[in-house]
Amino acid sequence: MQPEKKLREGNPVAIYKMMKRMSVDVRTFIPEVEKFRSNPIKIPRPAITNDDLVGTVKGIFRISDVYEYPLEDIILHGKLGSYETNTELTADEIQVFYLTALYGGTHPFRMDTDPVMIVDRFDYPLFERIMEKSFALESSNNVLYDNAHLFLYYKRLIVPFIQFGEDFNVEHFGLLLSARFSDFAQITDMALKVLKEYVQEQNKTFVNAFQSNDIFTPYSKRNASIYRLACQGNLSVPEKIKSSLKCYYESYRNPYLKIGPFKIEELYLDPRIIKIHNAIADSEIEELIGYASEKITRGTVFVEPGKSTYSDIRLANTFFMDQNLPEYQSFGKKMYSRIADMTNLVMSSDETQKEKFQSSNYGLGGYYDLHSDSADRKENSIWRLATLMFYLTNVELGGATIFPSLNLTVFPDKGSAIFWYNTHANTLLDHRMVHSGCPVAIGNKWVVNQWIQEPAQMFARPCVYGEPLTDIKDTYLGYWDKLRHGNFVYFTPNISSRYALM
Ligand SMILES: O=C(O)CCC(=O)C(=O)O
Ligand SMILES: [Fe+2]
Repeated sequence: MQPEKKLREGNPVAIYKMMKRMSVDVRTFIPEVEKFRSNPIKIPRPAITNDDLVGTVKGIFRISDVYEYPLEDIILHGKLGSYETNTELTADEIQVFYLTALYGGTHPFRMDTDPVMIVDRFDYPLFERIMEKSFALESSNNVLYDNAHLFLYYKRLIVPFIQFGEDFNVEHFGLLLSARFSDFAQITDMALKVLKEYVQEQNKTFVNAFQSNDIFTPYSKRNASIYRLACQGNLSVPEKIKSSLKCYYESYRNPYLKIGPFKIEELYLDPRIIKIHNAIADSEIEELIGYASEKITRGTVFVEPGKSTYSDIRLANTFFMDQNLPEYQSFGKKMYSRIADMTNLVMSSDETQKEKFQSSNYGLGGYYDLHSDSADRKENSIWRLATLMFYLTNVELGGATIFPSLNLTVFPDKGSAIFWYNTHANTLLDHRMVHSGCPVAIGNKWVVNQWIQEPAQMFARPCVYGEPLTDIKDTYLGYWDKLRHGNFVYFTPNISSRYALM
């Protein structure tokens, strides 16, 4: 048996507790305080929004789903697999968790939704056990059940059932509660009546989970079990490939690198993916995170040329570092020349051919769903020939980068970088390189991406010409052994010939 590990930072249960305190509790508390103030100025509300709270709760659902840690273990016992967080939720926190999930678009009772939708794990018997625990905690805290308190309790627990017109549940949980607190049978009855009126009057609309299926995208939906296995590190590269992978020193005939060659570890051969050890120093990491932390904002995904959007497929904060700005110039220059050495590719000075350094930071449940870094051949589209990605942190639990079509899982290793090509040698998108940053379960993850554009590589990496690879988009899983080779003719690309294959 694995020894139980203690959590140091990035504990999702503790984060949820803090989020709840900073949103629900503080907002309830401020108006109470304001009543007693003589001056009429409003106390500023905290910056934590309902969205933050919903995001935290959804993040915990996502962790539970992807790593297959029972939600009950997480929220009732503070356990994530073999990790013991020692941070149980209180009765009040459990209730708010459940309601946030529900109102945030995650219906905790439905068993008949899409089987992949994670809410099916939050089921009836679980809810009953959560209530039991919730009550046990309340009683052991010697909370006095006055009428107002009981009313609050009922309001929180039963409103959703009334709202969804689930009379059976209203009766069922009403009975359960009054059996436990028989003294309060009368008040229970009264509270229920008042509540029904309250709900009807308010005529509120809550998010319906059936229309809010935004936790998983079609990509990972289709391959949910593979996605989970890959994120858990339970897929492995075929033995045949693994046995021919090597580690070596690389200096690319560069005299400077003879003194300090790169330490390369092969992760995959065809397509080639390498890991470069000691790619960035701790002091540089600190500097980079320092720059990014000041400016970081929610990351977007590419929709079409010139258009990006927020999406639940990418839950991370990002920062593009413009090395033309004086404050980043010296750092940018140093990194650019190292990246050129590492990849043997040209880091163009042409504005239209170079990309800014992109830092991404993932918190609780943060992830980036399956995607390609480049796009299919389209005019004005992005031409990200290759990706170099630095890991700036280790992650306590979760947060791997996965390439499910290659059975490859790469766990973050602070200071290292991984490198791969996004396109075939003929410049068509290589669908085998679809990858994802798995949800962070415990900890905080930072990566930096440098995408390297194709047009600048005319002499560094002449492309090879061949038949377009057809119809591989939707069958990328296990595709690597079906790839067609052959008929390749070398040519030096220019812009017009690039469209010859369309
Ligand atoms: O965070 C990761 O592991 C992957 C990030 C990524 O794929 C991206 O930013 O394009
Ligand atoms: Fe990516």
